[in-house]
Amino acid sequence: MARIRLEHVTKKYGKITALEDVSIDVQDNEFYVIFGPAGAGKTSVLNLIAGIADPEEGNIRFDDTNMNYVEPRERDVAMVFENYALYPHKTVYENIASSMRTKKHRQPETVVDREVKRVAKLMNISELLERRPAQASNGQRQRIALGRALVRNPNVFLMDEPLAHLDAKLRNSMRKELKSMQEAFHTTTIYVTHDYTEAMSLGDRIAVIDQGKICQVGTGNEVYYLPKSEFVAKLFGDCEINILKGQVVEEEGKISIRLPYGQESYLVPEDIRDKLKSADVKQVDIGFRGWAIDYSRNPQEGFIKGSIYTHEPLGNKVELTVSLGDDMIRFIVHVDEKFEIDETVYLRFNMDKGIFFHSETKEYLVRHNEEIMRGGGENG
Ligand SMILES: Nc1ncnc2c1ncn2[C@@H]1O[C@H](COP(=O)(O)OP(=O)(O)OP(=O)(O)O)[C@@H](O)[C@H]1O
Repeated sequence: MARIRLEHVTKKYGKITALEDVSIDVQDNEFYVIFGPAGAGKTSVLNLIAGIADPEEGNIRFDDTNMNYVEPRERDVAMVFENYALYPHKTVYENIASSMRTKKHRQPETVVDREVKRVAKLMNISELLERRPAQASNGQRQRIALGRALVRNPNVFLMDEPLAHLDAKLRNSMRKELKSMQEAFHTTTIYVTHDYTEAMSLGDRIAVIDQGKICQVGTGNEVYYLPKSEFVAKLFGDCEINILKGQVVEEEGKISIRLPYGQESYLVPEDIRDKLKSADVKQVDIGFRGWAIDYSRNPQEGFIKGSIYTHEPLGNKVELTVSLGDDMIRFIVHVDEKFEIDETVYLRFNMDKGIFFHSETKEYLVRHNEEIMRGGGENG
C-alpha cells in the first residue's frame, strides 16, 4: 500500500491531449474514485500509474519515490478491468494462486494455500475453488479476478469499471463487497467509473474529470451538494439538475430572486444574500435537484402553474417533466402519486434548497447552510 500522486501530469497521444496538467493526491489506504464521461481521460490516469503509458510532463510518485522511469512490473500494482482475463484451463484455486507463483511474487506453497483459502472465504467463493471459470457466474468470476489481485498485497489496486458488465442487482451487491473488501485489506484503491451512484457509494473521495482536466475533488457529499460548477452538478443525481435563470432584485436591503415565470419574487436566506451582495451579481443560474421542488395539485401562494409533459417510472419513484414557461422542469414524485399528461400542477422553488451559480462562468457561488450540506444535508 502506498500514497499515490500525480503532479502536473500531461499525457498526449499524437495530437490528442488525453490529460492536461493533472494533479491528484491519493492517500495511503484511500478508496479514490475517478469519475467522468466517456473519453474524459480516466483510463489514461490508471495507465500512467501502472506504467503502461508515460507522461510527457509531470511526475508520478508512490510515497516519496518518483516512478516515472520505473518499469511496470517493478511498480507492484494490481489492475482489475471490466474484462477479467482469467485462465480458462486453470481451476479457480490455480487462478488465484497464479499471482503468487510468478517469478517476482513467488511465495512458498504453504503461504499460497493459506492465502488462496483466506481470500476465497472473504470473497465468498470457497465452494468454487476446484471449478474452472466457465463453471462460475459472471459475478463469481469477477470476485475470482478480484481475489487473484488481492492475494498479492500490491502498492495499489487500479480498477477500471470492474462492475460495468454486471446486471444491476449484482452490481449493487458487488459494490458493497468491494467496499468491505477494501476496508478489510487496507489497500489504496483507484477506481474508474462513469456511474455516479457507484462513485458516490464507493469513493472516500471522488475526482471528477472532463476533457483531460480535473474539475473537482471531494467527498460524495461535496460533489453532490456543493458542486464547483454546473457541469459537475449535472453529472450527479437521479434526474439531471434543473438550472433556472434568476434575476437578483434588491429592495430595502433585502434580496430576492425573480424567476422567468410571472412577477413573483422569492426572498433568499441571509447567507445567500451576503454572498450575492459581495459577488455583486445581477443574474444567477440556480440549480434545483428533482427532490428539492415542492409541488401541489391546487393553486397556492408562491406556486407557479405548469403542466405535466412526460412521466417516466423509476421503480418506486416517477420522474415527471413539467412545462413551465419556456422551460422543462424535472422532478421526482412517489409512484403512488398519479399524474396524467397535460394535467395542471403547481411548483414552488424553495431558495433554501437552490444551488447558486454565476450566470456567465457557470461556477459555484453559494447555497444555504454550506457547512451542513458538506456533512450530508438534512433531507437527502
Ligand atoms: N492509445 C491511444 N491513442 C490515441 N488516443 C488515445 C489512446 N488512448 C486514449 N486516447 C484518447 O485520449 C482521450 C482519453 O482517453 P481515456 O481512455 O483515458 O478516457 P476514458 O475517460 O477512460 O474514456 P472511456 O470512459 O470511454 O473509457 C480520448 O480522447 C481517447 O480517444
